[in-house]
Amino acid sequence: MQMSHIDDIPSTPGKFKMEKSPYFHRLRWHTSLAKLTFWPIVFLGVLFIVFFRSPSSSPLHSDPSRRSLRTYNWGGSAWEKRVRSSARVRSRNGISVLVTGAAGFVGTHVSAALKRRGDGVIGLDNFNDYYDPSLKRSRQALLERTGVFIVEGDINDSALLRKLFEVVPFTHVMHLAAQAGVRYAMENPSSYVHSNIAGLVNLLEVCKSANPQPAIVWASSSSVYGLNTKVPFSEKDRTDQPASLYAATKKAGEEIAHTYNHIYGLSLTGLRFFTVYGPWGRPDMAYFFFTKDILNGKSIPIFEAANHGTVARDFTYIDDIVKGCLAALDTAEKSTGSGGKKKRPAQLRVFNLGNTSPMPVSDLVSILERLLKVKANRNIMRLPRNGDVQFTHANISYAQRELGYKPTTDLQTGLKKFVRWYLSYYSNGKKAAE
Ligand SMILES: O=C(O)[C@H]1O[C@H](OP(=O)(O)OP(=O)(O)OC[C@H]2O[C@@H](n3ccc(=O)[nH]c3=O)[C@H](O)[C@@H]2O)[C@H](O)[C@@H](O)[C@H]1O
Repeated sequence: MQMSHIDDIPSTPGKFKMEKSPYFHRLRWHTSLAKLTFWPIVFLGVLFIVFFRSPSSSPLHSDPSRRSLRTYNWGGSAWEKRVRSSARVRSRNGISVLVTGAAGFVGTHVSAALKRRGDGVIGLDNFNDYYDPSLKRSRQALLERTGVFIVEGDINDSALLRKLFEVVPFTHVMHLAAQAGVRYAMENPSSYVHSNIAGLVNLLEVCKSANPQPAIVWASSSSVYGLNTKVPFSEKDRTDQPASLYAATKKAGEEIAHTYNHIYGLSLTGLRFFTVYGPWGRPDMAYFFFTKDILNGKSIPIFEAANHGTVARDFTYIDDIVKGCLAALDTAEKSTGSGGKKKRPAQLRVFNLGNTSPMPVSDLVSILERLLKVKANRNIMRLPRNGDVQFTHANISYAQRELGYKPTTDLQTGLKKFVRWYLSYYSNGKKAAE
C-alpha cells in the first residue's frame, strides 16, 4: 500500500529510516519540513486569535481545567472607581466583603442580602460555562441593579486578587467560587482540582498576606460525610470516606483551611451546605432539570438504592442558607496574623447548614408534579456509582447554638417559590432552559 508522506514521519527518532539517496532524502526533508512548519504556524495563529482576541467565544470555556488561560480585562482608574463604589460600606458597623462566585446561585443571593443591609460588596466570578452562562449574566444584571459590581476574573489569578485587596481593605471574604456538582467530577476531574484546591490555596495565600487579613467564610459541602452512615450527620462525625472527587476536594479544602489557620492566623469558617435549592438555582441540579424535563414531557431518571432503597436529601432552601452565611460572617472573629505571620490562635469553625428534614427524591418529584400540574414520566433506576450517596441529613444544633441558624422553609414552600421563578424566568419568550 502507498503511504502518504505524513506516514513516513517517524514516531520516535530511533525509528527513523535513511532514504537510499542522501540528496533525495534532503529534498524530501526540506519540503516536509516546510509543510510541517507551515501548518503548526497556521494552527498556532488560529489558537492565538481564538483564545486571546475573542475570549468570549473561546473553546477553552468548555474545558474548565484550562479556564485560567482565559484573559479577563481588569484594572484602570474607571475599574477601580467601580470597585471602590461597590465596596463602600453604607451602614454603621457594616463590613466590606469580597464575594467569590458572586454570579453563582448562592453567591448572588448572599451578595444581594449583604448589599441590602448596607455592607460593602464586591463580587468576583469567572463566568465559566459549566452551566448556561446566560443565567449567570442575568444574575449579574440583577446584582448590578442593587449596586453590586462583579469583577470578571478567576480565583487563580493572584495579581487580580492582590489588586482587589490593594483597592479595598476587605474585612471579610465570602468564598463561594467552586466547581460544583457531584457527578460531573468523573467527567472533568481537573476542573475540581483547579477551582476547589488550587483556587482556594491561591485565595488563602493572598488573604494571609493582606493587611489587615480578612476573616474568611467559605462553602464546604454535605458531601464530605460521604459513606458515613451515622445520622443525622454531625460535625463531629467522620469525613474520611468521600464518595466523589467533588467531596474529596471539599474535604481537602477543610484541611487546607486548618493549615492556613494554624500557620498564618486566618479566621476560617467552613459551611457544609446541604443540597441548596431555590429561585435562580443551578440548572445542573436535579430539582431544576426535573422541572424542565417534566414540562417538556421528557422522562426523568429517579435514583433508588439497592432493594428499592429510598434515596433522600436534606434539601435546604436558599433563604435559610443566606441567613446562615450572614450569621457566619457576623460571628466571624478577626484573623490574628499580620505580615504573613500569626500573632495568636485564630478562629476555625465548620458548620452544617441543612434543613434537618430529609425528603425522598420521589417526593420531590411528586411536589413538582402538583406545582407544575404535569405528570412526570418517571424512570426509576439504580443509583449509579458515580459519586452519589444514598441520603443526607444534617444535625444543625451547633449552627443553631453559634449562629442562631434556624431553617424555616419546608420543601413544598421552597419548591413553590422556585417553580414560580422558573416559569416567569423562562417564559419571558427570550430564554429557554438549556
Ligand atoms: O449538598 C451538597 O453538598 C451537594 O448538593 C448537591 O448535590 P446533590 O445532593 O447530589 O444534588 P442533586 O444533583 O440535585 O441531586 C439531588 C438528588 O437527586 C438524585 N438524582 C440526581 C440526578 C438524577 O438524574 N436523578 C436523581 O434521582 C440524587 O441522587 C440526589 O439524591 C449539589 O449539586 C452539590 O454541588 C453539592 O453542593
